[in-house]
Amino acid sequence: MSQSHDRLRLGINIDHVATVRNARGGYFPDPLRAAKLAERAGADGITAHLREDRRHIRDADIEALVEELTVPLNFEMAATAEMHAIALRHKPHAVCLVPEKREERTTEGGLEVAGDLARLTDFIAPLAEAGSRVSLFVAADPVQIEASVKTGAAVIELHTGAYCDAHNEGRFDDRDLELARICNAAELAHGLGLEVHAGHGLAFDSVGPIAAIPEVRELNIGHFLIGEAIFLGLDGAIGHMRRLMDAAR
Ligand SMILES: CC(=O)[C@@H](O)[C@H](O)COP(=O)(O)O
Ligand SMILES: NCC(=O)COP(=O)(O)O
Repeated sequence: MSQSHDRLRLGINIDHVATVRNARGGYFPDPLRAAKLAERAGADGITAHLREDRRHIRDADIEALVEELTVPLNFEMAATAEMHAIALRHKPHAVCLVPEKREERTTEGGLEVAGDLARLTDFIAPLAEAGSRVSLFVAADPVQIEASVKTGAAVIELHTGAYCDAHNEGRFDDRDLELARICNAAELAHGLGLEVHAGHGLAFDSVGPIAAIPEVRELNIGHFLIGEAIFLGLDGAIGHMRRLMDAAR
């Protein structure tokens, strides 16, 4: 991701371009084309999640992105031996470890770091040594954040799904509680020396309070923007999100 220190970075997740492509089992829309357009629209990075079941992003997509991108690639993956080998082969700018369950529709929670500390520490070391910036996708839970520091990961990405769901469902007291949890988690993580990112479910009408959190350095946003691209075009959707993020700082 570009390294300007006060600008909140925007990573564009292109998973769901691949969802549309795979719906017919063909070749378009091409995730790489979307990634290149996102670069031109001002994305500071591209995020892609190679799931174990390859329901959207596929191995060839990752290879093309590694080859062709001019902005950093944030490679999301489960902490498995298969993905470890793929990450070491490609050496992406960043690797984000996320929990996965085949039966889930989308990422349902944060990575269980505290209960898997020794394994994750051993898993992370070779990735960091290979030059990838390792991030852990965690809930806004102090136990998981304090454990994340011990693994050697440089970054945590706070799961904003519960905040977004509460907002979308009109449960505004719950939303405000989730937002407070995220703010406290960002402050704790920053104080512990971790770089703080956030993402999952963010949309035009929910991004503002998250973008306003001073410790947050990067947002990763995908599903909503890919949907909005149907109406605004991908550049239009990214441009509007960028303006909302800048207005919040
Ligand atoms: C970790 C996260 O919140 C997303 O980046 C992840 O990619 C969600 O999985 P799907 O893209 O399969 O919904
Ligand atoms: N890690 C969050 C991400 O990359 C995008 O999540 P979403 O906006 O697709 O829900």
